Amino acid sequence: MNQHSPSSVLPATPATPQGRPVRVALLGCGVVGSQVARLLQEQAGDLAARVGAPVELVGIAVRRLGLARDVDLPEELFTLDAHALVTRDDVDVVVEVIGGIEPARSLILAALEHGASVVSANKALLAEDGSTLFAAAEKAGRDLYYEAAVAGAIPILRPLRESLAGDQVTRVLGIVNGTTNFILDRMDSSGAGFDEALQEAQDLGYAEADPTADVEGFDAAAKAAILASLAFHTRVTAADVHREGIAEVTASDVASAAEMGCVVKLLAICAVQEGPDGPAVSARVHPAMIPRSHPLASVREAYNAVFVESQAAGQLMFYGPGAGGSPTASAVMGDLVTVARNRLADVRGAGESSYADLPVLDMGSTQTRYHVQIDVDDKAGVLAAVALAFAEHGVSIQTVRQEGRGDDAQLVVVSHRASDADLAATVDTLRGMANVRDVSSVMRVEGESE
Ligand SMILES: NC(=O)C1=CN([C@@H]2O[C@H](COP(=O)(O)OP(=O)(O)OC[C@H]3O[C@@H](n4cnc5c(N)ncnc54)[C@H](O)[C@@H]3O)[C@@H](O)[C@H]2O)C=CC1
Ligand SMILES: N[C@@H](CC=O)C(=O)O
Ligand code: NA
Repeated sequence: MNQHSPSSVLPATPATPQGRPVRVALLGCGVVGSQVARLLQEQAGDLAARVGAPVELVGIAVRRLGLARDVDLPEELFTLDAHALVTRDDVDVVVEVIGGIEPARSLILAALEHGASVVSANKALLAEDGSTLFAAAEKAGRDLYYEAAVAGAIPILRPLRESLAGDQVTRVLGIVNGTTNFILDRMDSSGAGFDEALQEAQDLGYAEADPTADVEGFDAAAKAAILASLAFHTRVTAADVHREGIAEVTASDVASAAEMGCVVKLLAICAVQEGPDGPAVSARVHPAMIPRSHPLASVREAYNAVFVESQAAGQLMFYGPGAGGSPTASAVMGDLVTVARNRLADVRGAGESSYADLPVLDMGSTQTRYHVQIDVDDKAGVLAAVALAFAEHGVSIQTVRQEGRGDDAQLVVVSHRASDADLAATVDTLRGMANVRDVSSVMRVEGESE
C-alpha cells in the first residue's frame, strides 16, 4: 500500500505571484515565534498564492543573538533592536509573540503609528489594555488581529467577531487554559501529583514562562475578558473577571468529585444576565466540578473547548489544541494571511465593537451550586446545626453525606443554586461554630440541573 506523509498529499506548490511582497517583522522567537518563522519558510509558496503576493520575513527581534533555535534561520534576520525593526519603512505587518505588557505594548503602538498592521498572541496585554491598542489601530487605519490569544489554534475570536455578528450571544463557557487542564486531567486519570504534572506541561511548551499565570488563573481570566468583550460588545478587562486558580485543588477534591461522578475543571464562564439596572455581564474563572457526562468533562490533556450559546444559533462548541508552539502558530498564520490580504486590498477588517457598554457584575450576585467539605466533631446534633447554618443564609441543601468517623469525620454538602454572597456568609457562620473544626474545601458545581 502506498503510504503518504501528510505533506505528500498536499497539492504541488503553486507558482509564486509576482509583485511587491508583504513584509513581515517578527517580535520574539520562542515557543510560538519559532513555529511562525518555520511556517513562513516552509509554506512560502502556498502563502503567496493565498495572499496574492509573496510574504517575506524581513527581521526577527530577539533578546539574545546566536542562540540555537527550533528552526533554521539565516542569522542576518535577527536583531536586538525591536523598536528599529517595527518602525522600518518597508515593514507591512508586525507579529508580536514576545508576551507581557511592556515592551510589547510600546512596540505594537509604534508599529501601528508607523503604518504596520499587527498580529499578536498576547492575551495578557489585550485583556489589560486592549482599548489603547484598538484606538491606535483605528487611528492608524490598520488591522490588529489576535486569534491566537484565546484557545490557541481554535478559531473562536473570529466566529464571535464575524460569524456571530448578526446574533445575540448570551453565554460563553469553556476550558481555555491548556496547562491547568493538563494538570487536572493528570491528577484525575493517573493520580499524578501537582508538581509532576506541571513540570510535564512546561516541558511540552504549554505553560507560560511563569506558570503562576496558568496555575493562578490569570491566563484564563485574560482570555475570559477577551471572550466577554467580543461576545457582548462591551469592554471587559482582566480586572473585571472574578479569578480563582487551581493551586488550592487537592487530591481529595479530585477524589470527592470522582465519587459524585464528576471531574474538576478550570472553567471560564461569561454571561449576559439581569443585573440590578438591566442587562449586565458576569465573567468568572474558577475550578468547578462538572458531571463526567458533560461534554467538557471529556476535554483531556492540554485541549481547550468553548461553548457559545446564542439566541438564534443555539449551542455551538469549539474544540481543539489550545496551547503549544505549532497549534498557536497556526492561528497566528491565519491572522497573518487575512491582514496581508487586507494590506494588498487597502482595506481593514472589523475593529473593536464596544457599543453595548454593559456594566460588569461582581461575583457576589452570581448563582451556582456548591460542594462544601466540613470537618466536624462526630457528635449528635452536629448535622442539624450545620443544616441550620445553611438555612439561615437561604442556601438550600441538595445532598449531605458523612465521611470518616471520630477525629476524621467530615460532612460533604452539595447545595442547590445559591448566590456566591449567601454561600460565603454560610461558610463564615460554619467557621465560627463550636463543633466545626474547619471548612476544608468549597467548590462550585456547574453543568448540571438542580
Ligand atoms: N505557548 C503557548 O502555548 C501560547 C502562547 N501564547 C502567547 O504567545 C506569546 C508568546 O508565547 P511563547 O512563545 O510561549 O513565549 P516564549 O517565552 O517561549 O517566547 C517569547 C520570546 O520572546 C523573547 N522576548 C521577550 N522580550 C523580548 C524583547 N523585548 N525583544 C525581543 N524578544 C523578546 C523571549 O526571549 C522569548 O524567546 C505570549 O503572549 C503568550 O501568552 C498564546 C497562546 C498559546
Ligand atoms: N499557557 C497557556 C498557553 C495558551 O494560551 C495555556 O496553558 O493554555
Ligand atoms: Na484561537
